[in-house]
Amino acid sequence: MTTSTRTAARVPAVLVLEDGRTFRGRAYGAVGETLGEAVFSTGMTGYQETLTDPSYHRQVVVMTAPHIGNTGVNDEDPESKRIWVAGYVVRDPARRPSSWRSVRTLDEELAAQGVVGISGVDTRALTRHLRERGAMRVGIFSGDALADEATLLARVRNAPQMAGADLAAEVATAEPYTVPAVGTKRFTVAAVDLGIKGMTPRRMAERGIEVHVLPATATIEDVYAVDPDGVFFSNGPGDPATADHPVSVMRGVLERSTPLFGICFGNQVLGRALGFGTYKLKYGHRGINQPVQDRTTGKVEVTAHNHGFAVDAPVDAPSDTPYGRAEVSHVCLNDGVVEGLRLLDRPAFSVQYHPEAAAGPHDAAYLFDRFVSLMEGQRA
Ligand SMILES: NC(=O)CC[C@H](N)C(=O)O
Repeated sequence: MTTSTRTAARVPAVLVLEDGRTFRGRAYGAVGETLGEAVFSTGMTGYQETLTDPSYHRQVVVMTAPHIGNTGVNDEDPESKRIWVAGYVVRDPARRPSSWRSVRTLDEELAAQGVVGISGVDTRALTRHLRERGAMRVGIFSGDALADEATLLARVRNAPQMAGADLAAEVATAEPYTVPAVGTKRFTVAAVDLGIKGMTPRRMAERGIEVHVLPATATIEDVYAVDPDGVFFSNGPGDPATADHPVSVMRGVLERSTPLFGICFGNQVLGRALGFGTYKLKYGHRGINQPVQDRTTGKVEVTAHNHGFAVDAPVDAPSDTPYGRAEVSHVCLNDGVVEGLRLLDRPAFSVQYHPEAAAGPHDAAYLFDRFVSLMEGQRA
């Protein structure tokens, strides 16, 4: 929906929320129009990893950190082949980036990829608004896309909602590919790509795992065709209530008791496979500074998050499910939201946050070792 890809720092732009609140600023990145769900991220660093996380597909991301673009853009940090955010909202973009790794400015990169953004916005006021009213649809308009407010508001109110959106297949790989193990190969994992971030197979490969990344449409036969020691379900965009196909594949994996690990969307798919519901959070968790407690060890970890939905499961006692007892293994210390699930009678677990840590703290890297332990246990 972009009308131009030239950078235009002095072009006026307007951000219109579906409840009618508007913010004026200047175009950042591409000039034109974009629509999506307005969400905010509290990450102080790692904007390249945020922009290229496929889970942000159809979301307009508001950065609470005021200075964005300071380290420019490099070719090493993206988590996928393109920017996935639908739009980008910043307060005070760097006029001159500074980093030995930088090869372009962020403004140029957004423009080259046709991503419409806005700068000069009071992102604290906007974030407080979203925190009080909840995530909602939004549009950013500049250049030829500018029109009277009633017209723009109607455009925003016609945009699709995130609740009910089935998006994994839009971002996942069309063809299977393999990420080789680093050093000696110890295990084979089938990774169902629902919007996988590049760092996830790398974290597995570092542990001697050969990762076969499969499209979101992979069947249970496709999964077992790679003769996996373990099966992984990735993060991804959209509403987990629509993920009927991955849920049925996961049930097939649980029936066979193959070691299973899920991240984010993968955690929601496990929740559904066990019979729990999922629901939309008021404004979600996004950023790299979210405190989570591992209830199996009592330890607190600071973690990277990007989720707008959550699993509805009882926290205080294990639940009986068709696959044996399941417990809530992790909770968010800010609001008590379920952040992890673990089966007590089968080798399966998942977390709602991002142990691959891109960008983000490495506190949760032990979860990849837990997955390896499950696979070792199955061989013993
Ligand atoms: N990062 C993810 O996997 C996000 C999962 C889901 N789309 C959510 O917003 O909750």
